[in-house]
Amino acid sequence: MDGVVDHLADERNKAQFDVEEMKIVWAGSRHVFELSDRIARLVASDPVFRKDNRATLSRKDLFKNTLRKAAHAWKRIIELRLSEEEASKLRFYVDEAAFTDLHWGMFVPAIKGQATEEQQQKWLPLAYKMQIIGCYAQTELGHGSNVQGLETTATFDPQTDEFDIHSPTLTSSKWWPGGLGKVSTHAVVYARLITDGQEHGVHGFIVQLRSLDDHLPLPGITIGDIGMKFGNGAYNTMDNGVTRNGKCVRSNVPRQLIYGTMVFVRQTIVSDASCALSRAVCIATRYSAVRRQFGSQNGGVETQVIDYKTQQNRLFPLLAAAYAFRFVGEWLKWLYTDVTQRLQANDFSTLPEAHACTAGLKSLTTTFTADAIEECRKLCGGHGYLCSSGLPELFAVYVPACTYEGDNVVLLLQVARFLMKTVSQLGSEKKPVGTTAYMGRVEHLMQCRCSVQKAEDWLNPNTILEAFEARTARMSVAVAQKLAQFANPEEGFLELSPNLVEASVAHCQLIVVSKFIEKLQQDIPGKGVKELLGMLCNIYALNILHKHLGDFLSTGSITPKQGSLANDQLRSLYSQVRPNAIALVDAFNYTDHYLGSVLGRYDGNVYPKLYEEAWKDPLNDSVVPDGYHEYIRPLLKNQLRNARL
Ligand SMILES: CCCCCCCCCCCCCCCCCCCCCC(=O)SCCNC(=O)CCNC(=O)[C@H](O)C(C)(C)COP(=O)(O)OP(=O)(O)OC[C@H]1O[C@@H](n2cnc3c(N)ncnc32)[C@H](O)[C@@H]1OP(=O)(O)O
Ligand SMILES: Cc1cc2nc3c(=O)[nH]c(=O)nc-3n(C[C@H](O)[C@H](O)[C@H](O)COP(=O)(O)OP(=O)(O)OC[C@H]3O[C@@H](n4cnc5c(N)ncnc54)[C@H](O)[C@@H]3O)c2cc1C
Repeated sequence: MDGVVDHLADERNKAQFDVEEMKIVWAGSRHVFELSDRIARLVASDPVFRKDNRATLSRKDLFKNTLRKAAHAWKRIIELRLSEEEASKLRFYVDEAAFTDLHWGMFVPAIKGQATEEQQQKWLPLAYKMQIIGCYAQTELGHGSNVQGLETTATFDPQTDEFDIHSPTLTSSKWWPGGLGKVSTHAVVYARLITDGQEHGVHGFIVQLRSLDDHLPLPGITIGDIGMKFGNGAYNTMDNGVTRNGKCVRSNVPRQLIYGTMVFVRQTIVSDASCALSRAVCIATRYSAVRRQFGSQNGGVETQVIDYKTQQNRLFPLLAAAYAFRFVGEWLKWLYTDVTQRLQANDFSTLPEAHACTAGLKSLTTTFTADAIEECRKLCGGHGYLCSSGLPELFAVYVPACTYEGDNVVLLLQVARFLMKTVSQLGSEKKPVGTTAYMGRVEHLMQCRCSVQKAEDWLNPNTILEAFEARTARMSVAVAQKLAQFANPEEGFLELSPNLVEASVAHCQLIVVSKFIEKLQQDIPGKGVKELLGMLCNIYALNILHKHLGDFLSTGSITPKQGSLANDQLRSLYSQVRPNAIALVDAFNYTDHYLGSVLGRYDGNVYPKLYEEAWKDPLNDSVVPDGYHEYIRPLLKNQLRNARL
């Protein structure tokens, strides 16, 4: 910031906590903080990684530019001998969806998690050196959510010792796989295995798609891109593919591991949610401190919009959620590592919980984040609608996270099955553990009364936790009782699916709240850091309580008076967070390059830069626009009647 005026300096001086220590908490450790900081600067200073022109490039130019960036990223990774951790940070700060995400994020994990030792030895060295490029081809034109409904077949031919991969219908074309359209040379293709005329369910097969010499599709394979997607730039940097037919290499997968790749990716998507959310919140918070409207007295300055209680009521719960998702993401990573180690030792006991947690939290965090990015756009008023705010593109890139890797409602229904199973086993030998341990106290939770009498009582973490546990337990038991009235349970499940989804959401919110509270029980150094995190935890929980008051009241978990006291407490928490707001978003340590937003600039110098950005638009290349002579001048001169348009 040498020689640059910091328009947010006053805001930064107000902070009541140690921002540098908060940066470490946000990053997860000092090591990760230093590594991220170094890689973020490396990316920001490299002109190849420029991204401010994405919205104005044609699809072809955009795509070619992405290929250039991916190749350059790989070159830098080799030249600088970056570790896996550093390389993945580099990908993060380059901030552009590309085929490499699917290669590293799904193709390699699918082989690691599902292929035999022999197959791994053959394919992994090639994939690690990027001598082959892979994608994950599961979804078809006709089926995405219903994996068991996939139509592509893999028929074993004992004569040739080969599998014949066949898409017999239009609807069995593989449709959506990222990287498939234009780049991938190989794919893990999911197909129904057939041997001796017998079907054995859906399995993954490694298929070569394109020649490694001239990139042409191999005989029998038709392949292309599925077309433009939502938003300019945005996810259009990615080639999402369609393909039909093919012969292939082989695979042999243990039944329980088929879904393993999805569990892994859902876990990474939860961590990613806190990144996208914090980025939008950082932009909206800084801009809200810069922007002033109304309230000027005697010719003095107007009110910063961040000082309006409505703005705080919309913004601070999002800020709190960014921190909440960060910590639940950390915990989920631990859970995933733990379940992976167990699976290697043939212990499948914790897989159902890992599946329910990754599915539910993926759904909860992505739905919230997509809505929150749009809310941040509105929090920035008209300027939020400009591409230079960074918010439209962030929304367009982010919003498919609600659909890919499992539609969010379909995933909540998986959580509901797990919850209903847990309720049905209450009272049996099998005690609920982990994230459902609270169900073990169901008798108490069904009749306990919330003890809150004054607003400050809501600051007690045990009070919050019990209210959330009572709400979830009562909702789950109520829907389980309704289910029991159906002669056919599957019919009941379909009929009651809206209630089941609501119970699942309550369960997932409880997990996030309880993991935030657990985080606060750790030793967290730094002046005021723990206090501020405590406030954010309370804001996250009490805001949910306020938004879902219907659940809490209808289950009798709290009284209307207690609901109103929670709201009073929320307002008071907003006032306490207010002076710390800018410092709390500074703790994300985002570079201006990564934020990609004029409104979110670190120095708050918004207006001159907005003005500068506007002049860069290609429309401003000429003063008189193209088309003037054909369409505007004749209009003005009333000559249109005879003109041929
Ligand atoms: C440049 C340099 C770089 C350097 C390096 C840099 C590195 C960079 C790295 C970058 C990284 C970027 C990250 C990637 C980016 C992502 C991008 C987005 C990609 C998006 C990809 C996709 O979009 S890819 C397709 C995903 N498509 C689904 O997601 C389908 C959903 N649909 C289902 O998932 C099933 O269809 C559904 C519904 C469960 C029903 O499954 P079903 O039909 O079998 O029926 P049931 O419900 O009966 O389930 C039967 C029993 O299986 C149990 N179970 C079910 N699932 C289970 C599971 N997962 N784990 C365990 N158990 C599971 C269940 O609990 C039952 O258990 P039980 O019998 O005991 O009750
Ligand atoms: C950007 C993007 C990238 C993708 N990348 C890949 C990839 O790399 N590889 C790959 O294989 N796939 C990929 N996909 C596909 C993705 O995984 C699927 O689109 C996703 O799993 C949802 O499936 P669907 O499209 O069949 O939705 P559908 O299931 O058809 O959903 C339509 C509607 O039906 C509802 N619905 C469906 N089933 C139920 C039910 N049982 N109960 C209640 N409601 C239900 C859903 O909630 C939704 O509202 C990608 C998709 C996108 C958007």
